Amino acid sequence: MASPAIALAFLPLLLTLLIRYRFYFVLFYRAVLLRVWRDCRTGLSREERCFQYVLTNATPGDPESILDGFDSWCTKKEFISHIGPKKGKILDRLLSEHSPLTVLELGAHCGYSTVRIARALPLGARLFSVEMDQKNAAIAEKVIRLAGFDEALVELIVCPSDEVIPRLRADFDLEKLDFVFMDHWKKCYLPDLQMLEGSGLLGKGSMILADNVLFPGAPNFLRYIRRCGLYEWRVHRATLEYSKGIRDGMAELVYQGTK
Ligand SMILES: C[S@@+](CC[C@H](N)C(=O)[O-])C[C@H]1O[C@@H](n2cnc3c(N)ncnc32)[C@H](O)[C@@H]1O
Repeated sequence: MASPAIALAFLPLLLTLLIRYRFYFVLFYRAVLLRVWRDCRTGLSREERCFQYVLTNATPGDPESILDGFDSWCTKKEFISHIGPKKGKILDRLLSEHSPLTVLELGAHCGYSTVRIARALPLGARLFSVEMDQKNAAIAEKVIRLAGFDEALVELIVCPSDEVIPRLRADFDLEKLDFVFMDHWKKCYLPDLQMLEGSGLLGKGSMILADNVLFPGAPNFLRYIRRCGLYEWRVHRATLEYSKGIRDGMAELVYQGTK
């Protein structure tokens, strides 16, 4: 007799937790459960399913329609952690304000943000996009070329960031980075930022935009930029891509070095 009564006593607590964390439950369902189920059912990876959708719904050579295809799939079908349309607009605005000529992207995944950046760059600019996962990179390469960007504009480098950054000067002939977009594993943000500082590739006014600094979060990175005194910085508050109710933010840093 006691156990139903105890269960009933816990019901309000359970309901409160369900309501309070409903957005996280939805995210877990879309990003994990649905993905595993569809991986087994289709024999394709989530990225391949997304690419197929984009291929059938987008127009080759039209970056906007490719971005729309991705956004539509991630909103209606499954979750992929692209920067998404809302935070994407912040990225678009910063790119149009700064017109960077040399851009480094860390974490291309399927090429969504790569296309987003490439379409906003001025004539003569170059984008170096780094992706360490070979399967993701193969899809990103197809997406970038489908959007109509050639290798003179976008170079995809398939390698972990900590191996690429020290080689950027020698192997890619770079002298200064005007803009860096960080959207790879969050634990790499701080070591990669410090590696960039050490490389001498950041000059006065170089901008670094780091996604997801609040969710999943990059606390060490935020603590460092707050204390190091090398940057003017702010966090653009937003919600997590393709999701309501989960707070996230992008950190915008402007290097104050002397070069
Ligand atoms: C969140 S996704 C990037 C999403 C992409 N920026 C977009 O908005 O479309 C993160 C990607 O970073 C890649 N990645 C993680 N750590 C990396 C590293 N240290 N070097 C290179 N790529 C990395 C992962 O393989 C994954 O594809």
